[in-house]
Amino acid sequence: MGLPRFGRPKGVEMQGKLSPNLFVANCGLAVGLSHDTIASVFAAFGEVNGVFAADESGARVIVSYCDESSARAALEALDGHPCPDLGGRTLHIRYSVLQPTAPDQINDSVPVSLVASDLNIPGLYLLHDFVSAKEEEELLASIDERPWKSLAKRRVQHYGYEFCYETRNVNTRQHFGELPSFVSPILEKISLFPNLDNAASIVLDQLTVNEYPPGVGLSPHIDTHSAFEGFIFSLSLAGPCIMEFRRYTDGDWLNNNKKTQTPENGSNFLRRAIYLPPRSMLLLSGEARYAWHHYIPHHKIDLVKDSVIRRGSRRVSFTFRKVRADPCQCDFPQYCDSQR
Ligand SMILES: O=C(O)CCC(=O)C(=O)O
Ligand SMILES: [Fe+2]
Repeated sequence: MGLPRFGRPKGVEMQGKLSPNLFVANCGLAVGLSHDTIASVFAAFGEVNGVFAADESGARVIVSYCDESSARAALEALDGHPCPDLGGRTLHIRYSVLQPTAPDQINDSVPVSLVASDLNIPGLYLLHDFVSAKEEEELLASIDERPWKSLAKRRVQHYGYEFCYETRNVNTRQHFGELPSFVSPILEKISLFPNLDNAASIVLDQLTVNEYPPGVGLSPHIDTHSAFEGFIFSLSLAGPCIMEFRRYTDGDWLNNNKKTQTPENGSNFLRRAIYLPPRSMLLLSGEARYAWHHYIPHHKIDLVKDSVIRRGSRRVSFTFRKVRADPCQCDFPQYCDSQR
């Protein structure tokens, strides 16, 4: 979603200055208020040019008036008071400043597809409704009665082998045993996965369960080639998200996992994005697995085909992989740590 070029006012910066633009906190799509509703309330004080998301929180907006006197009247009337027409929410309003466009705000959105074939990334597949609502409930209940490990922003569970986030690899000498029986029906369905001639022969032996709170995503990365084989299956449960794919033109395995979350390099990568609804199964194989970074933007809301989709109270993913025994011999040496 493109952000407007209005900033949050900083202290003295705005002292004594008026502006036709207001920065309004505690207001926006993530708290159930559409931009049309907000515009209609603020229109009581003058002609509104537009209402924009102030940032990716979904809870802060910029209300832009045609003139400064309208902004002043709205600020004086609405700041710090519960607003009955906006669900009784207390708004926190400041003047906003227009900022020069930062290079990383240019083209910060990418259209989100609903089907994998639209992305044109070889080896990428998405199956909707891979599990039923009942199976989803049972899987969530099973992991909720097992211990979580807390990372900085999300929680994880590892089965089969521990995944080490420092090295982005697995310790193959430390095997925890078989994958738990509650995922057996999923492994059974994976063995019947369409588009894969040899799906039945893939023995997946590592499972990472990720639990993301709303607004938490995952930095762009390629799963380490030397750690895992060529098929990565990821089941989405509980809440939706979007996943962005980036093919960097300066592929370099050393830097594969050091890409920043904003496209500050602008034009040096291709971008595609797909919507992952709950109960869908994503398969990364071939080029999609070996050459494209995958990334979950840190958004509370996503824009999917002109609809605003709010991330649920949590998203849980089950990522199934096979730990690699021999060096990777993929066709993408520029992204491959085994071939350097
Ligand atoms: O949450 C997901 O769907 C993806 C997880 C992932 O990419 C990973 O664990 O490497
Ligand atoms: Fe990954």
